[in-house]
Amino acid sequence: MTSPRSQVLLSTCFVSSFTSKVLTPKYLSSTIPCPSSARMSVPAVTFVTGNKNKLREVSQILNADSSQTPFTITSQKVDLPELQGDPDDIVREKCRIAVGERSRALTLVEDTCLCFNALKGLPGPYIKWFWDRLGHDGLNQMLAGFDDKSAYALCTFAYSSGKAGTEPIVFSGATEGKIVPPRHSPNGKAFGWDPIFEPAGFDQTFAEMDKETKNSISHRFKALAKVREHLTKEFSD
Ligand SMILES: O=c1nc[nH]c2c1ncn2[C@H]1C[C@H](O)[C@@H](COP(=O)(O)OP(=O)(O)OP(=O)(O)O)O1
Ligand SMILES: [Mg+2]
Repeated sequence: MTSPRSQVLLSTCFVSSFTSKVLTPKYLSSTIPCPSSARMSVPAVTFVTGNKNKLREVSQILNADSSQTPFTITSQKVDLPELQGDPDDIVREKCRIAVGERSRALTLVEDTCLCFNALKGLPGPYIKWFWDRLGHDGLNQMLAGFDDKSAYALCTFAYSSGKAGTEPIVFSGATEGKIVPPRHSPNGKAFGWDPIFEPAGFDQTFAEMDKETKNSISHRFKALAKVREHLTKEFSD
């Protein structure tokens, strides 16, 4: 039986980043079952995001290995700004803001970059706007004048215990690959720029591979492994 102290209860906070209005907190459905003993005995770490696909992947990654710590996922709508600068600074500031919104609760946030080597790392943290405005074809065209189509996906989490005077702790994971003309599996809607990112060593884009494969090699998976290790230690001490 798993010791309650080694269990971490993770809830997620659903943030609308598409409006400037702060939305009324609203808990959505709990998607991952968790033993009731764990619910009562462990602190809740709230993952704050406005992106349903991130939320789904985080949930799938954390629950993929049943021998690992059990997690419960719930969601809540709040609002957070899009920030600019260095990825670590962005995610730290995002975390400080989220902690403020959450009345100093245990808080986890994430920021994702897509970095083109030919463009010295850009669009990087600005990929959201580039993808939104230019789409998959426009992102490909940005590299039309370069032989180097290599890129990397970077995921950076920041975690805060919410205690006054503490700084968020940052965990990063990157997956190398290249930018290709869009290809996705016929089933369902692809997540963001997945159709144009082909990870190194694979002949499929993120959007063509099954979710288990993406979730075992992705930038998010690598960063989340570090988050999980940290939280497991923090709550078992
Ligand atoms: O694995 C991914 N595969 C494909 N696309 C992805 C992935 N992960 C994030 N994305 C997209 C979402 C957003 O267009 C941009 C990151 O922006 P980013 O600010 O981190 O995300 P967001 O604003 O959607 O959610 P959040 O509220 O957590 O900030 O890249
Ligand atoms: Mg964002």
